[in-house]
Amino acid sequence: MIPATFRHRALTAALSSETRRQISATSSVLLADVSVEHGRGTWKTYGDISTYRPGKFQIKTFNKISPLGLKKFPDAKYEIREGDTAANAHAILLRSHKLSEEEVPHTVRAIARCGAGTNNVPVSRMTELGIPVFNTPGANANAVKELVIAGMLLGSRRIVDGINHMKSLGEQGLAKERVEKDKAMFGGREIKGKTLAVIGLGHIGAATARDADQLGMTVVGYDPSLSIENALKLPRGINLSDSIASAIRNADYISINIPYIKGEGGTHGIIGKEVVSNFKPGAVLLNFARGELVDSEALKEHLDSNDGRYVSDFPDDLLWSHPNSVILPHLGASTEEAEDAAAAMAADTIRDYLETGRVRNSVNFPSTSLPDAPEHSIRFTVVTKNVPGMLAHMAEQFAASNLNILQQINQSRGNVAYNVLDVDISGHDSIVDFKEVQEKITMLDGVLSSRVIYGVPGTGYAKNLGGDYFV
Ligand SMILES: NC(=O)c1ccc[n+]([C@@H]2O[C@H](COP(=O)([O-])OP(=O)(O)OC[C@H]3O[C@@H](n4cnc5c(N)ncnc54)[C@H](O)[C@@H]3O)[C@@H](O)[C@H]2O)c1
Ligand SMILES: O=C(O)[C@H](O)COP(=O)(O)O
Repeated sequence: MIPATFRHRALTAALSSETRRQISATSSVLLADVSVEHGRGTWKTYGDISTYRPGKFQIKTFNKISPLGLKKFPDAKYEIREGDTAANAHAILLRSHKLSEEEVPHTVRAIARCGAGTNNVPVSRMTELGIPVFNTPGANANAVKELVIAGMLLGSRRIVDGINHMKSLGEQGLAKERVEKDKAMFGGREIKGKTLAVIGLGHIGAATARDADQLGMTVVGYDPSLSIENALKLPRGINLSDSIASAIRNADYISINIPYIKGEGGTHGIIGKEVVSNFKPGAVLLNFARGELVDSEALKEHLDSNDGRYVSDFPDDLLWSHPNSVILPHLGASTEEAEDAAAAMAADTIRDYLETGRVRNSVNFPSTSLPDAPEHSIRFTVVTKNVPGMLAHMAEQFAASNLNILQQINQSRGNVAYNVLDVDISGHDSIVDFKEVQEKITMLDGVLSSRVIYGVPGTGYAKNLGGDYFV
């Protein structure tokens, strides 16, 4: 149930003189002819006004986001606030924080994950609410690939055990005396000439396959949806398999680099009993993807009975202390370079969406872009359910207000459709009341939200919350 205070709140609210001044400062497009009243009027309905400066987009952050990425948001148009201190967020920027629906106020237009995996974001629910979720494909892949290569070495030589042993000897004053004698306890093997199976040949998997080939390994890969872009990165000698079972059969090392997807047809426990029972004795599993991909009990059996190894940057209650595991903190993407690149890409994506309506790198919305809005036009974006007739209904509303659509694009993905429409505002001798057209369009059955990208940053957003109008 939507609180009554949310309904029709700002429609009748006149803009303050300060906001009008800001509109004039930010846009010179035919203000004399056009009235766009998208001030929110009563700020207290959305949150504490003291946490928001009207006229700016507010970005709510979770986790430590690289300052280089945050610098992409110019102070003149954006303010950045951490977690709970952001009461009127227009967009959310996060890393691994497990986001709940309650942390996404009605004002939020978009969410960007500075990283690859979006399993910490309730993506399906966000789609129902008409909110695009973005990620940063490839931005941290090199960092993860380097740790996978390091992981193969950690799984081949008893490096961690050796370090711990030397520390303990050092504390007893025995390091020098035992350094040669004790090395026999920590012997290992080389990776050159061994076989690596890479499950998932995306940004990380393809780069891992290429570097492993350079290190003299035989590489086998499995990815049922290999993209052309990633196929071009693969080493010539790679052997592509048609199943995980056949890829791992002769592998000494297995690296999983696939997304974690819950539910039917997903990847939960994909490295399960059946797969693990076909591992070669002594096979090393590298998991720098997600802990939930692996059936811990099945893997424990492999580690117990076959001298296999597990190297991962995800905690596991059953495996973290196993003598044959090396479990690190979630460090795959924790390099300066990866943090900068992911935050910068996420910031660019959010800015593009908020300022122009363009959609790229979204995991739930269709990629969409129109050329710049023509002169004397105003851009509408409308998120709808992917059902027949929506375009026609919208066009009717524009026509009823004598507004000509200069250019438009309609894209759909799954249950959602996204529309960008540039509407001619020249040649109108009377004031065109965009807020009324926006309300009519937003309240059409099947519309989720709409924006008029014009004027003061942070304004012009409306939602249809199950029949209640929210602006
Ligand atoms: N440890 C870390 O810090 C860290 C950092 C980045 C990414 N990750 C994890 O690694 C995953 C992969 O990252 P990426 O950047 O390579 O993503 P990506 O989207 O570029 O690649 C994923 C690949 O997996 C393939 N795939 C999906 N399901 C598969 C299946 N069942 N079997 C085989 N292949 C399958 C896809 O077709 C795609 O090519 C992410 O989803 C994330 O969970 C972890
Ligand atoms: O999916 C990812 O990109 C990684 O798991 C990185 O997570 P992080 O941003 O929390 O380091």
